[in-house]
Amino acid sequence: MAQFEEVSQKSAVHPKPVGLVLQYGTAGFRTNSKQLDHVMFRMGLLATLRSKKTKATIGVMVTASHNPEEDNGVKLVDPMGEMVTPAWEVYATQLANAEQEELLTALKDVIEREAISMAQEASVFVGKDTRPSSDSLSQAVLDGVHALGGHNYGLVTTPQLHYMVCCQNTQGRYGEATVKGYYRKLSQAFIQLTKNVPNRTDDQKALLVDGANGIGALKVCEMETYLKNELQLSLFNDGSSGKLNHLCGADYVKVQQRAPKGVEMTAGERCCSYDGDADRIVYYYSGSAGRFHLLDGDKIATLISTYLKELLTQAGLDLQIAVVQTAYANGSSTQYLEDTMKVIVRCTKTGVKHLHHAAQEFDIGVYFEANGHGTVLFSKAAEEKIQKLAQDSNTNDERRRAALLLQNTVNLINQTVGDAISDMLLIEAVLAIRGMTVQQWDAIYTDLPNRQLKVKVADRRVIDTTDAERRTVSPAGLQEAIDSRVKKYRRARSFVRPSGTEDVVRVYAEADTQLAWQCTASLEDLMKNPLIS
Ligand SMILES: CC(=O)N[C@H]1[C@@H](OP(=O)(O)O)O[C@H](CO)[C@@H](O)[C@@H]1O
Ligand SMILES: [Mg+2]
Repeated sequence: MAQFEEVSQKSAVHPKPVGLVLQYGTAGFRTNSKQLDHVMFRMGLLATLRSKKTKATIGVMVTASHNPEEDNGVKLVDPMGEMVTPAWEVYATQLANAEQEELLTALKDVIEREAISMAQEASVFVGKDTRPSSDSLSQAVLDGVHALGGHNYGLVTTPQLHYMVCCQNTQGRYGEATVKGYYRKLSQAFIQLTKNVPNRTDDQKALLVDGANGIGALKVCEMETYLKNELQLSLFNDGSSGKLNHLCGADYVKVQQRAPKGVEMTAGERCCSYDGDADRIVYYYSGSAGRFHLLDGDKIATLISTYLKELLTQAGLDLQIAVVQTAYANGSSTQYLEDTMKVIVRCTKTGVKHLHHAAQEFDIGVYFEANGHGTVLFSKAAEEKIQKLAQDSNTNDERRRAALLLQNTVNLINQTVGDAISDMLLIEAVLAIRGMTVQQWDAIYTDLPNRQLKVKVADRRVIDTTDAERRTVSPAGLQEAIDSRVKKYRRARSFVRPSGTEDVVRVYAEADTQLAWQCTASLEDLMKNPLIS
């Protein structure tokens, strides 16, 4: 077939380095950008097949999120804006690792196994972040998609791409499949939510944003006019001079537990940081004596779920709400959610796809990774109940008001994936509606001191985990060794797991005093033990 000849010819322009093996990990392929040209081309091919198979638009995002500027990556987005289904992750790995002469066979194998009709039209949306390598790599994706109906969106945040894929596949029911449509939908919802808040001062409207020198900075600037001064942003690390994610951005702030470089914050001011592709956000402020206070994904989940629960009560709607976390969630947050808020809490493996999936099981599923990646999912039934009540003129004012707030909240949230811009607007709206300062939000519960480290080991794959990654099952004896170290500290909890995005083992520990530092250090030592290396 002519199509396959074209694949052959074009793949020669994007040759695979012999013997290079890469894995579709937690968030797609991710490594140094120099190793990715052939992977991009092949993901263009695979996205085209996935589109033919699902008869829907598929997304491809070129980004390495919070990783260093020299890295890059690629991930596929399924029709409803969610991460690609696991079976196709396997195909992705097979295609990426097929040697040059095996590529056609690998491709035909997918076509056969999935019974794909090659006559079916395909549509692929391609997006990229601001990394220097993203230009040529997204071009390689487009070469793979070639004449099969690809649409190149150019520079977009990861969540904007997910959003537009979902809009396209719902024939516009989720919104208009353009960046402008995204700005309009979110800003209208934000303005509706905040317009009746009494006495909102300029201080309450002001927010400092660290754009991580990435795509989020560009896009939030574009959006500002739509917000009509209802939010006054001061943007730092806007990409005009600094390096992407370097000493700034959500991951740096969360892991280092300190303010990013380049943000001029004064005591008590509300600040937030995006990551390199703007699908994560964390908040922070500088307290008395310059002490740094971090409000991470756990604090965000708590704020949002408290707000939603209160509205559900006011609206008299009987909808089940749950919060989904990972092992990295601070023990204090879990305790607060379960014991004080009395909401259901679930723990899943690391990686948004796991949290997203678990959140889908509830009427309202709030999911956040501690690092600030998360969103809220509303079931179809929940959305319908909210809508019906908001339109019911026979109901009393309090119920109606709560239902209208819920309705606009649904519109403000990007349900396809965690979204720094959408989450920021939601948090700002919630703080305004509840008349809360960032300090009051912070005081909801107190984090247990905690620490996260990366340790390089010979082969991280020797570590196998269970119980949502909270315990290790191999190598034999490792969990016992961890337990014996952890029991020396009060309220301590600790675990190790192989990263799905980097060649490291991650070590986490928390304890009710700063001894969490000692505990992580002792586990770091353990990783250098013959058990692992
Ligand atoms: C502890 C941590 O922050 N892990 C991150 C990181 O995964 P690892 O599998 O830990 O490398 O990258 C993922 C993708 O961005 C993100 O979903 C996840 O939360
Ligand atoms: Mg990211």
